[in-house]
Amino acid sequence: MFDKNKVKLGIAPIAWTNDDLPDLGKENTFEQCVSEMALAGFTGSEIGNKYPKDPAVLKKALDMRGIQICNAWFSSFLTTKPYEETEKDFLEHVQFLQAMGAKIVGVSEQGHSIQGMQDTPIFEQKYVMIEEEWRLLTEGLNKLGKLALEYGISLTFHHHMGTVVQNADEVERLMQETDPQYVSLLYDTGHFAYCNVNPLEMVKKYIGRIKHVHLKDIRQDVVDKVKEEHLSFLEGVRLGTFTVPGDGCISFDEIFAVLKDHDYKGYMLVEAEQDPAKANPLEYAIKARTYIKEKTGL
Ligand SMILES: O=C1C[C@@H](O)[C@H](O)[C@@H](O)C1=O
Ligand SMILES: [Co+2]
Repeated sequence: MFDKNKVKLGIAPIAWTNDDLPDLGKENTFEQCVSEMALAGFTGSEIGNKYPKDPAVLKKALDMRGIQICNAWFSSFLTTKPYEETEKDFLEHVQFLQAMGAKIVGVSEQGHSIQGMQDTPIFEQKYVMIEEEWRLLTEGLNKLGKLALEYGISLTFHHHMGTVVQNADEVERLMQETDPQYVSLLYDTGHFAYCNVNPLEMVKKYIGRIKHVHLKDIRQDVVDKVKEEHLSFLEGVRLGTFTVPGDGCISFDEIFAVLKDHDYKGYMLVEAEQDPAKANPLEYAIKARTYIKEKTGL
């Protein structure tokens, strides 16, 4: 059994209001989103585009519902912009997270990323870094991670489809060339499965570096369609690439077993962006919560 004092469950607002495709869920309010998270039985959340920017206002709304911010996505541009520009934005971001009581920041390198490009085929046009870019990325992450620790926050790196760190070899190199003191892994089951990397192998390999987990499932038939029809990441999201754990093709039993056996501490956060008009967010949140309880006892 997982220890309930060490492992907490969260859910991302992206199922209610999608930051990457703002028309998805534009009718859903912040209040509805956080109330439904609580109603479904989650106690953690990340940040969405409709969340109040003022930490005091946000905290009051979340406290009333028993919800805590556990992480927020940060886009770094270490490979394409001067380090100082990323550092300035990062500092503001970690200060906000500190004010919210979060302990994790999730960084994704967006230099050269195609994840947000509406018409760029996700399986064909991913950028591959040259040596100098690897140096800029890994050195920059070590510096940002050291800085985050001054605010009591651990930097976790989010591997992601369409970014410079997507495939297994890229994650491996990033882990090898960053300092474990300063850089950990944000393990996202869905993004590994999407690029045909076995999420079970990855959790076994990196369990010592994982400090945040995104529980994301994929619909294999949609991923196949994205590949065959040369679609973009966002076109895939609209078609239903992602869903909640237990509703797609990833087998979570052994993944949960590895996390439990290695005494994982931190959040496991359901993150399943899909069209809320087709997949009711509360219904899917309850579905996810029920599945996690059944599989983990949490
Ligand atoms: O962590 C994430 C944040 C989203 O904005 C992103 O596109 C999604 O797929 C993800 O894994
Ligand atoms: Co994720």
